Amino acid sequence: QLSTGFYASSCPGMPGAIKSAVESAVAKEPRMGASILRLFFHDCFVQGCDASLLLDDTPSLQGEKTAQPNNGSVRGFEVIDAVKAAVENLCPGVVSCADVLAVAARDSVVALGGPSWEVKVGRRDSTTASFTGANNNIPPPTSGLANLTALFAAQGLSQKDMVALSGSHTIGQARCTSFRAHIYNESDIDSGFAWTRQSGCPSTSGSGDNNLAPLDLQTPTTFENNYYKNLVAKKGLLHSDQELFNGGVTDPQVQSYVSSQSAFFADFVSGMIKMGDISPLTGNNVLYVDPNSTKYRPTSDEWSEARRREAWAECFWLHCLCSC
Ligand code: HEM
Ligand SMILES: [Ca+2]
Repeated sequence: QLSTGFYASSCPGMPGAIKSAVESAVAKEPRMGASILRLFFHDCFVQGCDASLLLDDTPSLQGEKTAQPNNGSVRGFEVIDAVKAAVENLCPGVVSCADVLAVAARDSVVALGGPSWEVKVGRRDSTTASFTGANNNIPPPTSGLANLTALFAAQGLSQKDMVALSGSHTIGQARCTSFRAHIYNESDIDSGFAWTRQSGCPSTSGSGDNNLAPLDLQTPTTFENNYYKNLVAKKGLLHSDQELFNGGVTDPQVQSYVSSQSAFFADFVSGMIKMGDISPLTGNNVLYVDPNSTKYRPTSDEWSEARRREAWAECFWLHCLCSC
């Protein structure tokens, strides 16, 4: 039901507005491109790509922001709000936050030198979130290959998609707490590289936990195939990264991306499109907007439904953009 032309008549300026807002955010801080891409991943793996990640905790709703994989780690919500504001300026009440995030993720990849693709849109925004889903569905950096593969399979994504999408770690940063055990206690790592990373990440848990290191030691603000070159050199920062090249069945796929960036880009794009298709809310599944109208007008029935959902709904409908 998602399609590339969903807003072609209701908001033809949407792609341009998102692109320029993302470009200016990434120009200001290149890491933001990585942070936005990750927001999309963490949204899609919990209830599908429905912007559930963007909802704040309220007295009646436990959101996803404080779940283990997100807490103190996901960032960029204010940029998503700024992008949404730019779109609202053009076409009030038309484009969902879930679609804003999907398009912004693509534009982030492009802004850092990666491939482009047509983003399918038409998603509705969720009115619920899942704290336990965020904890259970998003793989931790301690995952082995089997667990990574299983968690992607649970979302309808193949092992091949998992390896290609992990190439996202060619950009962005990780906290010491995410890679400490890998650089101190494990042997599937280049010793010089482990030594280098140890200098910014104290061995004692609780000290320097939030110190950052680049996921790709060479070019963390350029989207290319360097991530796979690092893996072959045993310079994956996370335990889960190195699992993709550690004598297992995914070694040949990693090798193939080292020799062909275009093969990586093609598989990455197809993985992103599949990830964007994870159980989308469409049609009347939730209250959001009539795609045929340029302005959202809740009917009285919709209002009473929204009222039952209490405080967050108040925020959602009346006060905020996406992240609230
Ligand atoms: C394969 C399983 C994956 C695991 C175990 C994993 C784990 C992680 C961890 C632990 C971090 C660092 C977080 C921190 O320390 O604050 C991270 C960062 C990141 N991840 Fe993943 N990830 C996976 C897949 C993906 C996928 C599929 C994408 C995108 C499609 C992605 C995009 C990113 C990006 C861009 C960053 C850097 C974010 C920033 O700098 O703000 N990851 N990931
Ligand atoms: Ca979601």
